[in-house]
Amino acid sequence: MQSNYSVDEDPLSLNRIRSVLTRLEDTIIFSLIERAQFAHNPMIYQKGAFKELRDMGFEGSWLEWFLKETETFHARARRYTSPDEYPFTPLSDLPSPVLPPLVFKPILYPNGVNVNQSILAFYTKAIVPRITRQATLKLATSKRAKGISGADEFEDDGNYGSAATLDVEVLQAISKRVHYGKFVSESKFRSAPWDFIPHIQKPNPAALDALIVKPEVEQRLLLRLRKKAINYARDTTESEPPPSPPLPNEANGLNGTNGVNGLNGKIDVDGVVELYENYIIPLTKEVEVEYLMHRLDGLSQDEIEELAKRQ
Ligand SMILES: C=C(O[C@@H]1C=C(C(=O)O)C=C[C@H]1O)C(=O)O
Repeated sequence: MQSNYSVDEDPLSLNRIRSVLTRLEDTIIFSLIERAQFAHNPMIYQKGAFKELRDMGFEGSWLEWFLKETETFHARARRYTSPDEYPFTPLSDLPSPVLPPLVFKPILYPNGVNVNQSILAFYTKAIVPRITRQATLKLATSKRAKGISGADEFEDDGNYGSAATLDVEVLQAISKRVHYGKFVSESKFRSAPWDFIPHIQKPNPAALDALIVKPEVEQRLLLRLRKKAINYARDTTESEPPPSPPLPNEANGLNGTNGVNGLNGKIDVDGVVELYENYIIPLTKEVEVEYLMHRLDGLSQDEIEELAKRQ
């Protein structure tokens, strides 16, 4: 995934940052559509489930192994040296790049905010079962037709490599999107440091959250996301135009469906909207607040007062 860090325009323009977040919606939706073609395959998320990995001395899950192997190669190719991409594998377990490091103009305040373990948890436990439900049920039906019954019917189509490859793509896109919250926070902080400084000096996360939250931006995003999911997942051969998404004041609101269980061709539209509403947006805001909580770390009182005076 191309870093957006080396940009010519102002990297802290809120409009530019929001356009990156908007573009990442497309990446995330298309990656979820691809993953949804395969069954749940729960075995690939269970630590120690593969003897072959244990025999190699790896005790994690198939997916964690995939992440480690993928990120090891990407680290050698000089990924994870810009402050807008964070590996799921601890940096200490990754090799140095084969190329000399790129020099980036420091934009974010030095910080250690990383929520990738939360992203991995909610993705594997809540998102994958939901978005693969159609493929999983279709698989069970076809297995029963071949006389397979009981536990062997369900959830596993054996496509462990394809499923994990697509999981890595989704996880990297969600991680980038959520951690972009740091750029949002730096942009908002620089535009009005005097609003934030008192709630950092006397830690008040709730007050910082109230300063960064923009409900109208979130509502617009969720409506746009629903339209995208409906349209991106449509089979272009369909003759009927896609149903328009429900407006916020309509009975079924943002969680309305556009067909049975909010399914639309290749993706669970409601599942995509709820991924953002219940996980991605809340976690992005947590990153924004956590980044701000440490924005003054290491600064003297004089430096802080100088910051507060900035117009
Ligand atoms: C990202 C921003 O900050 C917050 C988080 C948002 C999100 O995760 O989509 C949207 C609006 C704000 O509540 C922003 O202001 O654009």
